[in-house]
Amino acid sequence: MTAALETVRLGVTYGGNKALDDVSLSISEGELVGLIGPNGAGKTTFIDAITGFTRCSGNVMLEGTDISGDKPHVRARKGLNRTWQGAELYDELTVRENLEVGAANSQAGGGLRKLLTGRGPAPEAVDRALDLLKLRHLADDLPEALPQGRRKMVDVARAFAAGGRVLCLDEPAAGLDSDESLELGRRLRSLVDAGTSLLLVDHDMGLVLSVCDRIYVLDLGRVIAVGTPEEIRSSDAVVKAYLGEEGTAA
Ligand SMILES: Nc1ncnc2c1ncn2[C@@H]1O[C@H](COP(=O)(O)OP(=O)(O)OP(=O)(O)O)[C@@H](O)[C@H]1O
Repeated sequence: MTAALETVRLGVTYGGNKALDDVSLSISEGELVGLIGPNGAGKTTFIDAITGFTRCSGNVMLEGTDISGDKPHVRARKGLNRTWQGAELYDELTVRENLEVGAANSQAGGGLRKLLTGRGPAPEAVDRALDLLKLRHLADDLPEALPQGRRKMVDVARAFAAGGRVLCLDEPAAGLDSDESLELGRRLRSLVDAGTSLLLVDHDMGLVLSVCDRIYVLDLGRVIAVGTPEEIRSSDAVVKAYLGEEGTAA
């Protein structure tokens, strides 16, 4: 079966430093894949590379099509979307309007269409995102009035509303308490059940180990382990990579 997303020997070099070295990773349709590793392992660089925000060697395949040469907005329109570490919401806009911006940005001529017709993106995409992330009752609120857990949910919903096939989330659980993180995990699972394939980068090991189908572990730009959460938990290479930095694997 064709993978939803596949990278073939991806490499990124920053001024002589190999931030990614021959990283081959695949995400099946409807799979939730985690990408973890110590600080500086290359996780954000990987998302930057596949979404076109940093130059890389190797290939990026989206549902069997090579998108390696495409600009970021073209990749987004083809169905590969992302969130950003520490991303800000538009605090002057309501939750619904934040999602409408996400949905419009993914459509060719989305902004122009709104300008010419006064109509935004298809409301179904926005409504679906509001429902799956359980934000419908907050649609008319301003994000600044929301607790951090809800703000993160709005950020994920904004990327989901873009309607992509593959969504990459860069540390969506940062700043969340354990209850908020658990709730986020449940919502991510409902996005996958709705047909989206997810790549989850996060330092919250509890979240990653409990919600992911498979996990890749990066260290110093290289994949050092791949497997189910159980396999990753008991991997000596993973424990060693984390011990070297933090003194604990979870
Ligand atoms: N724009 C850049 N220019 C130069 N070096 C960079 C750049 N971005 C990242 N790096 C370097 O690439 C390596 C990988 O960084 P990256 O941010 O991808 O790691 P990470 O696993 O996401 O880390 P963290 O968990 O701390 O966010 C690091 O050595 C980092 O210093």
